[in-house]
Amino acid sequence: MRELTVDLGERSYPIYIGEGLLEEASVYFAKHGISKKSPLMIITDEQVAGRHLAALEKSLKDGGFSVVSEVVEAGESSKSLAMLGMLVGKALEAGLDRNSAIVALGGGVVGDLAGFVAASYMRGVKFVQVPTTILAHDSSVGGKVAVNHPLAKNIIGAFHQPELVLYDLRTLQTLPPREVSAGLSEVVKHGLIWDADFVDWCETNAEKLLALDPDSIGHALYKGSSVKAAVVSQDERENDLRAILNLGHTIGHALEAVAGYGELLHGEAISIGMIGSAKLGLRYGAPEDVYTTTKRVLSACGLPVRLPEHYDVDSIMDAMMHDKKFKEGTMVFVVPTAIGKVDIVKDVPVAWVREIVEQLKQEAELQ
Ligand SMILES: NC(=O)c1ccc[n+]([C@@H]2O[C@H](COP(=O)([O-])OP(=O)(O)OC[C@H]3O[C@@H](n4cnc5c(N)ncnc54)[C@H](O)[C@@H]3O)[C@@H](O)[C@H]2O)c1
Ligand SMILES: O=C(O)C(=O)C[C@@H](O)[C@H](O)[C@H](O)COP(=O)(O)O
Ligand SMILES: [Zn+2]
Repeated sequence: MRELTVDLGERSYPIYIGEGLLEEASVYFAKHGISKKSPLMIITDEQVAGRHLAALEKSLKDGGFSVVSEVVEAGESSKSLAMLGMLVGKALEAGLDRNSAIVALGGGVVGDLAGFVAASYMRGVKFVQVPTTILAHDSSVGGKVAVNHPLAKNIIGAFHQPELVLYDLRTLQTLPPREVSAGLSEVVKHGLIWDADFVDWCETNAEKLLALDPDSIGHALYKGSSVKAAVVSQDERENDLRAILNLGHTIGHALEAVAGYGELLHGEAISIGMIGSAKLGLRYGAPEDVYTTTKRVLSACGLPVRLPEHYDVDSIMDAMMHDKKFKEGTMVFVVPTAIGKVDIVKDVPVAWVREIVEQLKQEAELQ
């Protein structure tokens, strides 16, 4: 078992990464102050429920917790205000009180949604993250919780940190291959912003990662979570450093919004976005390998590195103007300066961004 800490003073919390942790959940919940006197609500999705909900419910009920579970539709469309309202209704009906906890069992969609329920129900109750996707090594850490608006991704949300993150690696064995690749996108991102050796390791071990080799996946998630925990511990509310976690997201979020959420998975959109950021890096004078290495490692992980032909450049540019990174009339981009290093550039010329989005699309047309 591996353990990390997100260091936020009195609100610090642990990330437990290991095999078979669902079966021991009640021990960890009790250790971290989750009440047995008030009901807790597990929020999960229909894909995860059939595979992993029973194990979590059994452990908690056997350990004396009072548990209700709510199952939402799988996929990005569940990150909506309508779903938030529905879940608040269910929490009230089930008698959740201010000492209750909300538990997210699933990937980033469930984590972001359940976290926002926890942040807003009765102005905030305790929250536990039980991630079940590779991507969720990112989403379960750091307390960004949100739902989407048709015009912009994650635009209605809060910062609400969990009490603990309980990451049972066995749950990952049931992931479909496309979700494995999508999750590796954020793993690679953590290397690209922080640790060149880890990027190299990801490329060398890509096949093992895609095959869900337990040791390789355990190492990758530990390294990725360590970067995330280190960044969040230094800048919880994204006043400066934390913005580096947004590498690839300026373009990526726009692609997700334009596609109506769901056509491209988050990790896939971010992969294309990171290629765009690498191209931007070249414009700012980064060495050529920033682009070639980024493209090689993402391709090795089975991720898209071009923009599908049917995407409309004007719509993507419009969507970028609604992003949280569009501030005071300028575009903010995380720009690589070397592999493992990035800068935050606050006034990127819109014309450059447009040219890069056009190039990403032309490359697909030339395929
Ligand atoms: N809050 C953050 O810091 C943060 C960070 C990164 C991403 N995100 C958000 O996370 C979301 C993407 O997360 P995701 O990629 O985990 O998506 P997801 O939650 O939609 O999960 C992906 C798919 O895999 C299924 N699934 C989940 N676990 C499974 C398992 N163990 N076995 C079989 N199927 C399983 C789900 O039902 C879903 O269909 C996006 O909304 C993104 O914006 C948030
Ligand atoms: O935790 C962060 O900070 C991140 O930027 C992580 C991202 O991978 C994640 O997609 C996050 O939800 C994006 O946040 P947003 O503030 O740009 O919506
Ligand atoms: Zn992301």
